[in-house]
Amino acid sequence: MLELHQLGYRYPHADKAALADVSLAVPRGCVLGLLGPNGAGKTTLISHLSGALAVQSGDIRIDGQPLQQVRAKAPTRIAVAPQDQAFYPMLTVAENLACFAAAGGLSRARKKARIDICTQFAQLEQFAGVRAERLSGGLKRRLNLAIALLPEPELMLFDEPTVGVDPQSRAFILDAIKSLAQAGAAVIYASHYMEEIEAIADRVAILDQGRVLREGPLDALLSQSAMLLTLAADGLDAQRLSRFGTVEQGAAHWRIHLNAGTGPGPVLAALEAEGIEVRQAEFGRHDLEQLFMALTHRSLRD
Ligand SMILES: Nc1ncnc2c1ncn2[C@@H]1O[C@H](COP(=O)(O)OP(=O)(O)OP(=O)(O)O)[C@@H](O)[C@H]1O
Repeated sequence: MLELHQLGYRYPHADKAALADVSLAVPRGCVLGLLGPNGAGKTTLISHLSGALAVQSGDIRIDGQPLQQVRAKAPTRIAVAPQDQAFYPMLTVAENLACFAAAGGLSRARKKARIDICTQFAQLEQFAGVRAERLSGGLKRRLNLAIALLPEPELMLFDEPTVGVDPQSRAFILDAIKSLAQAGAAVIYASHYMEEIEAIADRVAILDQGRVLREGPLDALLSQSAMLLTLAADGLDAQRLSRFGTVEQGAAHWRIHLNAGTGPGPVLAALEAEGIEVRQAEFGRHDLEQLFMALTHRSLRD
């Protein structure tokens, strides 16, 4: 179990904190989707876990032990598959794996077994003799994944591992990561792609401007979120609608994030009584992107 308690971080000379009071728990067998727009603090958080940044305030523990102690005793319990390539471009796939397995201090017998398993896992068998620099974007990410998995880590961190990857490799990478958690690892998966988080995560943390805005199982987050009523009609305006909730104007429709306890019926009845003819109405709970927008008043892709 990984636990972060009130983690805070400010880069030197920065005027605001990159992380503030971040508390999260990730049990084994769980994928925590870390969702946030550019600059939210995802990489800063992952850099703490990978050991690239030292803790300034707060606490990080693995199975109750401080992270620094765990890293000092057994650095290979935690692995990071970064956004950028993390291998030697001039070496082949097989040479890279051999090189990283040796650097990780695996015994000779274990080394061979792990290289075979990780090559198969990332489906890189047919590329074993290919120089890494010649691989496609998707295959490079798969090599990153295979290297990260060599020491059989218990905590895996993925920082946007599918950026610039073709759809087939993207689906493969997501399935592979899910299966790691099913095999008992704790996984943190940072992304600003909502569809990926929905596909892969058991729990979701929405991070914005260094703070966790919501955290919990995806279904629970969505079921606690507000109801959204989308309306198309002539004669609508923000003032008329704002008594029902928070209002946004789209190109052809109005969206109302309804106040707690307000359903669509009273809104439609009130508008009808005021002589407004509603052409179209849609009603439902927020999806993850809408929840994010309601919380932050920003799009994930801003
Ligand atoms: N080396 C640095 N020095 C100063 N400020 C930094 C540094 N690295 C990041 N920041 C700032 O810290 C905040 C969090 O950045 P971070 O890179 O962790 O966000 P992110 O969610 O990973 O974004 P992205 O999706 O763009 O990678 C941002 O305001 C960013 O400008």
